[in-house]
Amino acid sequence: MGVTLRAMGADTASKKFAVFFAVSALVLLVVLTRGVPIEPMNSQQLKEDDTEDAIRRSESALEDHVRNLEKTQREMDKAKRELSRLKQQLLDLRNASTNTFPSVVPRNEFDRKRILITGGAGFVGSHLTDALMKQGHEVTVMDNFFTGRKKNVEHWIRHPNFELINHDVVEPFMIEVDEIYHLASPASPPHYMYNPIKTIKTNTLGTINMLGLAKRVGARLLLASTSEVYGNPTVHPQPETYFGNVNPDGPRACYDEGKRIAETMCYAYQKQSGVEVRVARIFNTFGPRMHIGDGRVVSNFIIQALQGQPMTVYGEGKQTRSFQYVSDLVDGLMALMNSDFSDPVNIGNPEEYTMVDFAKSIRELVGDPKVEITHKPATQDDPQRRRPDITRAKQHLGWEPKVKVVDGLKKTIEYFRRELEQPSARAADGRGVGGPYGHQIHLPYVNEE
Ligand SMILES: O=c1ccn([C@@H]2O[C@H](COP(=O)(O)OP(=O)(O)O[C@H]3OC[C@@H](O)[C@H](O)[C@H]3O)[C@@H](O)[C@H]2O)c(=O)[nH]1
Repeated sequence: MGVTLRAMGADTASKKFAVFFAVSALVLLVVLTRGVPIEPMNSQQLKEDDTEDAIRRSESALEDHVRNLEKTQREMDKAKRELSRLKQQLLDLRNASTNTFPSVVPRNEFDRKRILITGGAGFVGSHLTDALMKQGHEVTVMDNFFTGRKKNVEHWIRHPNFELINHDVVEPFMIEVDEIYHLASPASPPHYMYNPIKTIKTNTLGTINMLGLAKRVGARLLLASTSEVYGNPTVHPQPETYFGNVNPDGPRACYDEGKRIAETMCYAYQKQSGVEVRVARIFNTFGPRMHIGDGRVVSNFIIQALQGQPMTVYGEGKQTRSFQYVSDLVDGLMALMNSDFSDPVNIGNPEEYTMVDFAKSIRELVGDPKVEITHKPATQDDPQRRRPDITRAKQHLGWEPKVKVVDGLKKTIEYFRRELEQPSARAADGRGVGGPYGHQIHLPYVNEE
């Protein structure tokens, strides 16, 4: 065999044949082991053309698909708009057919007043809104919903005499009205101390804005001032002639001094610009629609007792307060607005309690004698006693409170019982709820210093 190859090796053609044979064998081997088809160039080109065609067809199909999707999307948007229009129509029809509004005294337009209530969605403001609406007046509620809630006035929404405006009184506002009840301000100590600068702005800039408006449109303005202008009083009970004992640098000053300067502004506008003003010095008030995270003593004690938690008395609990039910306050505010008396007037109920006795009374009304009364640190500058002298209100307004504290407490306890049954209150139980300023307020808010 070797001899034969050597003999052939001399022959070049034979060598070429041998190389060709070896390469072919190798290619055949690769094809067999890998399964890769070997195609001629022209067939590959054909396949590429096919692929490009297929891609073009797919692209055009995709574009059609996108166009169809866009069309469907437009149709869906249209259907959604139609659905929400129909929903609104249904709601309007339901309201109109069931006539869910509380009944309102009919008045002709000469007899009907246009009234603005700042802070009208708050605890006191919403009760005042109810009373004025029921009397048949046109009421505009302005609120920034820091401590107020839409829920408090929602039963008037869409009533032709009612309007709700989301506006912060710190910003100027223009409206044609006959009367302004200027209530806007946080009133609970933990709320007004949480953002003291905002409290000061609300009571100063807010009051200037409202007095400016009153001057421009010739409206009468009633300022919701406070018993806190008397500070920690050295005179007891407090008549309106008492100048007060306020620490201008303490934690309560943003509110106390804010209201004091607001009163000063009212009388400056009256003297210099002839604005008709009324100033109500409101003493501690309670009732339904107080916020569950309000932090004042009435809501704290009631919520604690209802939940079987210790009732938190700040300090020794010998400090006193005199409490009025909200309906009495509303009557007093309207009587003052409609009077011709422009000096400050105390609006409060002289029924006075020490905080320890008050806790005991609430515990008894709630009916759970096992609830413990516990003591927390006293708060700085906490007024040690407070009781209104209401001689002026009796004489000039013919007003005095009608609701006994115990009767008011019973109604308020029932209100909080219902509030605590709401899922939002249950969810927040023990872990705090989002406060009116967006901060965490514990349920109830308790001084932990
Ligand atoms: O859980 C509590 C809450 C409060 N307190 C005490 O209860 C008393 C009343 O406190 P509140 O927070 O209810 O209200 P204050 O009287 O301090 O301020 C109020 O005054 C009149 C209004 O203008 C305002 O609503 C508010 O500023 C205080 O002595 C306070 O220390 C408790 O003992 N326990």
